[in-house]
Formats: sequence, C-alpha cells, structure tokens
Amino acid sequence: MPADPAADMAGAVIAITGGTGSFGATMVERLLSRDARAVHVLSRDEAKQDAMRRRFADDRLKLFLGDVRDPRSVGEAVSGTDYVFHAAALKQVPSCEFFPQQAVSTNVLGSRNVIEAAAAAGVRSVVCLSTDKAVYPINAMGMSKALMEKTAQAFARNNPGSATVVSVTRYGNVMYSRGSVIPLFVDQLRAGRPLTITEPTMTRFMMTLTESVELVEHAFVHAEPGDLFVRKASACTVEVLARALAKLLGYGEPEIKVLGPRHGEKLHETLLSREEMVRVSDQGDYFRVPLDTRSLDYEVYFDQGAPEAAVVEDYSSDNAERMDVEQAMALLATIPEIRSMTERIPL
Ligand SMILES: O=c1ccn([C@@H]2O[C@H](COP(=O)(O)OP(=O)(O)O[C@H]3O[C@H](CO)[C@H](O)[C@H](O)[C@H]3O)[C@@H](O)[C@H]2O)c(=O)[nH]1
Repeated sequence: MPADPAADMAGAVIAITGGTGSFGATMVERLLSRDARAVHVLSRDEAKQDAMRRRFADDRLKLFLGDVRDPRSVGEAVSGTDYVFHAAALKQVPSCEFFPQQAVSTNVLGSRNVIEAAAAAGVRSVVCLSTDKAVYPINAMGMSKALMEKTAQAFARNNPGSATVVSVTRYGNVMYSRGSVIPLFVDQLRAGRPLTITEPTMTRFMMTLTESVELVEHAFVHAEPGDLFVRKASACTVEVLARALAKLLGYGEPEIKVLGPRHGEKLHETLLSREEMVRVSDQGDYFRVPLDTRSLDYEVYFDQGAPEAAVVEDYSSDNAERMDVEQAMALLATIPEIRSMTERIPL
C-alpha cells in the first residue's frame, strides 16, 4: 500500500457511501484538492446531493442516488473505483433503539452489500467506518456496528486471495457533528437557557472532524486485510465539556440542568477492548489491531486462549487521558464552527 495518501489519491477514483454527511463532504473536499480523477458519492438524500453539486461545482464529483440496502445502486456507485470509504450508516442511538431492524438493514446488510460489490468490482481497498459504541455494545446502534465490523473481518478471513483489502476504523464522538451535544449546547447558551446535562460524570472520547478523516486515510494507507484502527484521543466528562464551551464563548459559569441518561447510553465508551489491547500495535497517533486469523478449530482456541487478556485494561474514556476545562477549551477552539463564533478564541 502507498505511504502517502495524497500521492495515491492523485488520479484515483474513490467512492464514498453516505458521502453527503459531514464526514463525506470533508473527504470529498480533500480528495478533489488532491487531484482525484473522480469521486463517487452514494447517498439517499437528493436535496443534500443537489447542495453538494452546487457547492463543489466540479465535473469530477459524480452523485449516485441510492441506498446501501440496494445492491444494484451500490454496484453502480462502486463500479470503476479504486477505493471505497463506507460511511453510510444509521448512527443515532435513540432511533436505532426504537427501530433496531432498520439498523440491521443499513448497518449490517448494507455493509455486506458494499463489501461484496467492491470485491466484485475489483476495488483495491474498502475502509468501513465504525464507532466506539460497537465495543461491548449495549444499544442497537452499537450492536449493528459490531456486526458490521465482524462482517468486514469475516470477508478478510474467508477470502485470503481477494484483491480487495477490507479494514475498519473506530471513532469516538466527532465534535460538532450534526445532532450532537456541542451544537445543542451552543443553541442553549445563545437562547439563555440552562445547559441540559444527562449525567455530569459521563465521559466521551472527543475527536475533531479532521482527525476522523485522517484516521480513515491512515487506515487506507496502512491496512492489511481485516485490520482495525483507532486514533488515540482525549476524553472528558460532559460537565467539563459544557463548562469549557460556555467559558470559551464568553458565557462564564453556565446554569446546568441534569436530565439523567438517555435510552441505551453508557456511562463510559470503550475504543478498544482489553482482548484487542492484548494484540494491538502502537503506530504513534494510532492503534492497529490485526485480524484474528485463528480458524474454527475449537481445540486450539480452548487450549491457547488469551491469558494476557486478564491483565490488560480496556482503552476507555474512563481511563484515557482526561481533559480538564482548560484543555477542553483548547480542543474546542480548534473547531472551525466555534472559532468563527468569537474572535477572542486563542488560536
Ligand atoms: O442534552 C444533552 C445531550 C447529550 N448529552 C451527553 O453528551 C454526550 C455526547 O452526546 P451526543 O448525543 O453528542 O453523542 P453520543 O455519545 O450519544 O453519540 C454520538 O457519538 C457516537 C460515537 O460514539 C456516534 O457517532 C453517534 O452517532 C453520535 O450520536 C453524552 O454523554 C450525552 O449523554 C448531554 O449531556 N446533554
């Protein structure tokens, strides 16, 4: 695989499923600026596609209306591409909780469609985007993403001769993503309302959109079949996040209203389980977990086990590097939407 994503994107044709979302739009911009030959975007929303067409006004951007649930539309979008970034997903925890079968259709079966279509089209590399909620999952969104990961890994295990490298990346919370807590807090501050906090001690890994795009590029450059990558990230409590944001935007000490956790929410998230941490390799800003290539040989499985797993800890938002208010302010200040809100933010 190439050592430099920019070099390899030049002249390449790339498909992005779910390509009209925040990740997709950021990735499209990067790919076009790196002289991609074409970028195929597969998504369901024609209005967002139209907005994207106007925004980029670039003939190299090809928009495919369709759904990962529909193998034919996936086949058309990945045909003739070199790389696929699979970002299409149902990712809201509450909606998946109430409609779990919809999460299975998109996140599990849709992912299988993407991987199979990519392999059939001779695509060189498919990177599937997952989430920390897939580790020890307690909600339907996380469970369906865990099965997506298994689907990707099973493809790599069962097709050792395939020309298509399938890998997985896992994110923490992407800051300022649509529908997430930071834009909600901003709205509440502006409206003079109290900040609604579910549980003050709840922690989350915090990543910027740029970091999440870089993680996918890292996977694309370094992946062996079935690899899983995470980016090392800092975590903080929601109370710290709320206080940091209020201070940064000049609101001082905010009024806080505690709501209690929502359906399917964990107190802390885990980016890598202790079973994965046993096998992890440290790649600087990233961790790589190689595919577990053991076969269905129960005797070996039983005899060998993984005794080290008992002494290694999960990589969780509870035991990761924890930001205080000042550190959270510094990270928040790197987000373009927040920077544009006040000139008083230090760069
Ligand atoms: O009014 C609110 C809403 C949320 N929170 C808290 O803020 C944190 C972040 O909440 P978000 O809704 O922003 O994010 P989630 O952790 O629920 O999940 C998000 O991050 C995931 C990755 O872990 C997925 O990307 C998912 O799609 C996305 O919604 C949580 O501890 C949540 O309890 C509050 O305190 N008050």
